[in-house]
Amino acid sequence: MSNKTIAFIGTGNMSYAIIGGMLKNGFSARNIIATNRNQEKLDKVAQDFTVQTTSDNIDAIKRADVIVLSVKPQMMEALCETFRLANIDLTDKVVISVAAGITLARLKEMLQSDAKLVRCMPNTPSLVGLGVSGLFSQDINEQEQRFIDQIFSATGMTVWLHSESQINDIIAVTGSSPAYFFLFMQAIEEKAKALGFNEQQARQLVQQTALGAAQMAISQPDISLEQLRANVTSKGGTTHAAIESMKDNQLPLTVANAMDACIARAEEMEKQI
Ligand SMILES: NC(=O)C1=CN([C@@H]2O[C@H](COP(=O)(O)OP(=O)(O)OC[C@H]3O[C@@H](n4cnc5c(N)ncnc54)[C@H](O)[C@@H]3O)[C@@H](O)[C@H]2O)C=CC1
Ligand SMILES: O=C(O)[C@@H]1CCC=N1
Repeated sequence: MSNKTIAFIGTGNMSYAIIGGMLKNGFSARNIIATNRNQEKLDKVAQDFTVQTTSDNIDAIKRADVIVLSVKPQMMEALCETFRLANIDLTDKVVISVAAGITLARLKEMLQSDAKLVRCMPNTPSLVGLGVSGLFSQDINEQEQRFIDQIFSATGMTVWLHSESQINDIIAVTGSSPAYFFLFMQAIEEKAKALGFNEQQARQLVQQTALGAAQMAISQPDISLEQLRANVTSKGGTTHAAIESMKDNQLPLTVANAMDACIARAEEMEKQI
């Protein structure tokens, strides 16, 4: 793995997950700097990983070859202003933003610099090496692309997108979607508890079934999801009754509408931030 230094600026949920994935998959803690202005959060990162930690963003950036900006979108402008005030030269650095709703053009404006910019849309399963990261850039060369791909491949699957607008689409498909799955699992868990399973059983039953279903889909790529579902569904049986109830309640449409809402919000944020 290269000796380049990677600085995560604003190490919250998302960067924590990326760092966790990187460390499990060949990156050296020595080459990673994590910052947070919140000391408690920084202490947790230092406790869980052996990466360098600091609350000094400017120092971290000066020492880094690759910078991952992972503050909330609404905080990005204020963060970039501190770089401008410190007169940081970003010319030879690659700056990756994982923020939803901030275009590369807007980020360039915020940074007022010729840094090479990349947009990345990761997801939190990166923590366990099962993430998906959508990536887009028009600034980087092949070698830089290979290195960035190595970073995010260490956390799971990477997909290089051919247009920036696809970042908003992939937010709906993979960036936000772990939350859809958690909501679905939570609904099953709640009902299992209502049926009398204790808390631990309910949690274990739902997570084992979700894992089993995902693993079946992965291990049988030639079988469509529809067929996998049909294989559980006996004619006139129990699953049929459950699936028909979900269809009557417009579950597929509900999901499609939710994904449209996700994309619309990303587009709205692009106008607001
Ligand atoms: N959480 C997720 O599943 C995903 C999040 N993202 C993007 O990742 C970014 C971060 O999201 P989360 O990690 O969920 O948020 P978070 O709130 O958990 O993490 C952001 C961290 O930045 C710190 N921070 C804020 N301003 C700072 C500053 N000036 N200097 C140093 N640290 C500062 C905060 O204390 C906080 O801990 C967002 O832009 C979001 O759009 C992208 C994909 C998935
Ligand atoms: O909810 C959000 O805005 C971020 C982006 C994708 C996942 N979390």
